[in-house]
Amino acid sequence: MASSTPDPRLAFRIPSLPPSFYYIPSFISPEEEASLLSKIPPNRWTNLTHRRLQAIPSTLTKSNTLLAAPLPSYLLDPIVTRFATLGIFANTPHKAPNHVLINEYKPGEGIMAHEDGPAYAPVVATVSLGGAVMLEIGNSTSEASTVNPAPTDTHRILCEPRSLLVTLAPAYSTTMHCVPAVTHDADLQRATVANWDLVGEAWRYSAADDVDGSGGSGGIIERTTRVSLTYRDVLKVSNAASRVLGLGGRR
Ligand SMILES: O=C(O)CCC(=O)C(=O)O
Ligand SMILES: [Fe+2]
Repeated sequence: MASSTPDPRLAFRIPSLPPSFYYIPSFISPEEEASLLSKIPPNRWTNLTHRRLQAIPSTLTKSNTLLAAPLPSYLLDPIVTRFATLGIFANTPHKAPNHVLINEYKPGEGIMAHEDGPAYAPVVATVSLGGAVMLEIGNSTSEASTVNPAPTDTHRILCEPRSLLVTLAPAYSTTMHCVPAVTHDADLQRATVANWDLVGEAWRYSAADDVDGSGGSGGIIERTTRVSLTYRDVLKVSNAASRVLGLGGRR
């Protein structure tokens, strides 16, 4: 089974993390980013305490079932087309994402530590738009990390605008993740950012003496509004809605 052709995704693996996290900077262009942001419907947000969100095509049912409906074209091209080229969802049941969660975080907002759970195949692909944030990950099964996170169990991933972060099994089910609800992320440097060597524009965030004295923000992200697109493959899909509409659901 061994192949002499290296998996191209390995070039993007975050080496200091447990398998399997991949970070790809500049996954989309600034023009594609602006176009995506302009197409997110302004009237479909659900407001939560520390962020707002849209579930596309819809929220899952209580039994974690997705009512079959296509993703809108603005969420398919170019992103899902590129996922296919990279084979990101090649091994999931539907071979493609069928669900996108759009989260918007203003400065001071975030998402509490959580696992993505059993509704989805263990592949998460998140495209960041707008501002940068630090995503924190920690072990999910250890009581120490869920109840009282130990700093040694926590890693930070810098998510730049236009980047893609992919989480695959086994990390999917062994780690929790959160975006801290802060106005600034601090202390960005190679030693504290797991994907530092994969970051496209690390100089933006460096302490000045880390980048030959020019351009760095002093190791700080000053948060601006960030929108993330989280693509997943929901395992259970019901075609009941299309049957009701006489559109010939197949099962
Ligand atoms: O905004 C992010 O990068 C994380 C979103 C997330 O964890 C989720 O939608 O489950
Ligand atoms: Fe999540």
